[in-house]
Amino acid sequence: MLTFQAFPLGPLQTNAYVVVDTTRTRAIVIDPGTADPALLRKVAGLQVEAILLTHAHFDHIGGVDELRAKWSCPVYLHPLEKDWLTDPAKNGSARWSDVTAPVKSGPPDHSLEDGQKLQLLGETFEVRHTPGHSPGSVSFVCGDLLFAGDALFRRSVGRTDLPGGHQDTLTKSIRSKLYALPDDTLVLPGHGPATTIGEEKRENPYVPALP
Ligand SMILES: Nc1ccn([C@@H]2O[C@@H]3COP(=O)(O)O[C@H]3[C@H]2O)c(=O)n1
Repeated sequence: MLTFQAFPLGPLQTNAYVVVDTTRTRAIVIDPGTADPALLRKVAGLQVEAILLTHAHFDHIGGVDELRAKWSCPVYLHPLEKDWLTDPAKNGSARWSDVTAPVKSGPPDHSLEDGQKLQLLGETFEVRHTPGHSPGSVSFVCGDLLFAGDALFRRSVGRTDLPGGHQDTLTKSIRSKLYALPDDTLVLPGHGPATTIGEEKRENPYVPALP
C-alpha cells in the first residue's frame, strides 16, 4: 500500500505531500512549498521520482528547485501555468512581500493534461484539470486518494479572486471532476485537514452536490 504524509509548510501552512511506494524505496512530492528540513529528512534515502504541482502559486512551489536538484527528478505542471515558476509576478510572490520573498525557480519539465495517467511509484496517478482557483489547477487521483490542491478543502473551496480565478469554473470543476469520485475517496487538500468526497457533497457550504 502507498503511504503518505502531509507537511504543512510556509506562511500559509500549505500542505506538501510525500507519497511513498509499497517497497519504501521510492517517493513523489506534491506541492513542495518550501524545502523544509522535515520533508527532506522524510525523503532522504528514497528515490524521488517526480515533483507534481497542483498549481503554481508561490506557497506551493518554493521547494521545487532544491528538491529537483537533489534528486534529479522532473517537475510536472499544467501548461496554463508554465511561466509561473519563473515569474514572481505570476506566482503571486511579488504581490505578497509581507509574507514571502520573491519565489522563482526553473521552468517545469513536463506538462499535465486532463485525463493523463502518470505511472509513478508502481501506481497510476490520474490527472483531472480542476480550474477555478487558478487556470492550470489540477487534482491527482490515485486509488481512493485525491490530492485536490486548492480546489476543494474541508468545508470550503479555493479562493477565486486571484488572477485567472473564476468562481463558476471552480464550482463546475468540483461538481464534474471531484464529486464524480466515490464517496469514500479521501480528499487531501492544499491547506487544512483531510476530508472525504461524501462528506463534502453533504456538508460543503460553498459547493453543495446537485440533487
Ligand atoms: N496572506 C496571504 C498571502 C497570499 N495569499 C494568496 O492566496 C492564495 C490562496 O491559494 P494558494 O494557492 O495557497 O496561494 C495563496 C496566495 O497566492 C493569501 O491568501 N494570503
